[in-house]
Amino acid sequence: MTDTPTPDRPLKIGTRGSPLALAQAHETRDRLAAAHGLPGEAFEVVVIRTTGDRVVDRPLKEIGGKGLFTKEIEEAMLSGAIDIAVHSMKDMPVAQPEGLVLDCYLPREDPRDAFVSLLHAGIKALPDGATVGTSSLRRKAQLLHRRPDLHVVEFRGNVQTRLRKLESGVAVATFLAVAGLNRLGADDVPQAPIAPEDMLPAVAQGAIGIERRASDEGLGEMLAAIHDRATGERLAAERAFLAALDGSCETPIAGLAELIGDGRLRLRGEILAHDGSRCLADEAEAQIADGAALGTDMARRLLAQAGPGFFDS
Ligand SMILES: NCc1[nH]cc(CCC(=O)O)c1CC(=O)O
Repeated sequence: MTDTPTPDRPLKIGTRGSPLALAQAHETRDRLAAAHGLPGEAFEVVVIRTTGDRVVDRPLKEIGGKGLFTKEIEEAMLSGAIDIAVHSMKDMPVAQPEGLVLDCYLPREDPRDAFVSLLHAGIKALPDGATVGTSSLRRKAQLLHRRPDLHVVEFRGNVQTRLRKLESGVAVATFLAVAGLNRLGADDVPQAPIAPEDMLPAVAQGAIGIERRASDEGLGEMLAAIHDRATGERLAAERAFLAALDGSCETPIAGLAELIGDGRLRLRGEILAHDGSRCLADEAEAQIADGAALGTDMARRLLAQAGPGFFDS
């Protein structure tokens, strides 16, 4: 589709169906409509069910592999059933399938994790041996690194499901991205944002990306109008770091880049053993244009330090 979308021939925006995914799709629609002076009806939000949505009773790492939340959406784009797709960049593999490009990012939300508990104020306040719920290998390893006494149980499902699990006492605390809570307007959820120094977030946490077919140049121009350059610069460094680590969802990796003025960027990166017994961290700065190289170099340094078998324990 290269023509201007109209209510009769709307631009089809593909998304997962969770409340958070829908909020992100609606934000994308609203930004596109505003940037191009189009009515909201010139866009149609199309919900697509992914493997990750369908299988909710098993840990993500068991269902296996990359793109659990994206494969069906990308297929719909390649077949022409939808025109663009809105993704949480944190869930996106580092490379896109042939024929698709992902180079448009909305302004990034707060990248931090939040400590969420009905009973306790933060990680330090958790009683000895307490049970915490998370399905994130990164959060689990980071938590156990600081508090080896804690127990971690698998916690899948959307925000509402996880809060119900806290209420029923399956765990006394969990973690959620501040960005997701903000986008859902969930200010009633008891949450304490965690400083990146204490829990470095996932690569690309808080960022939304919009994917399209490479052949749709008109669409590329349309999306360029809502692209946030600073977010793109930060993610270039973070995703290069992830790519060089061969990061799949099966390895505990954290990374956060920040623009620090004077055309420079600072990247913090971290890799952990699954059981939290080891944590290797690094921090470095470069010109923004060299962000990707900064990420790649940092990954190589950390891997050399880690040695073989690091991720096995
Ligand atoms: N893996 C699920 C996922 N993907 C993106 C977000 C949050 C929003 C974001 O990071 O943009 C979440 C939930 C969470 O970690 O709390």
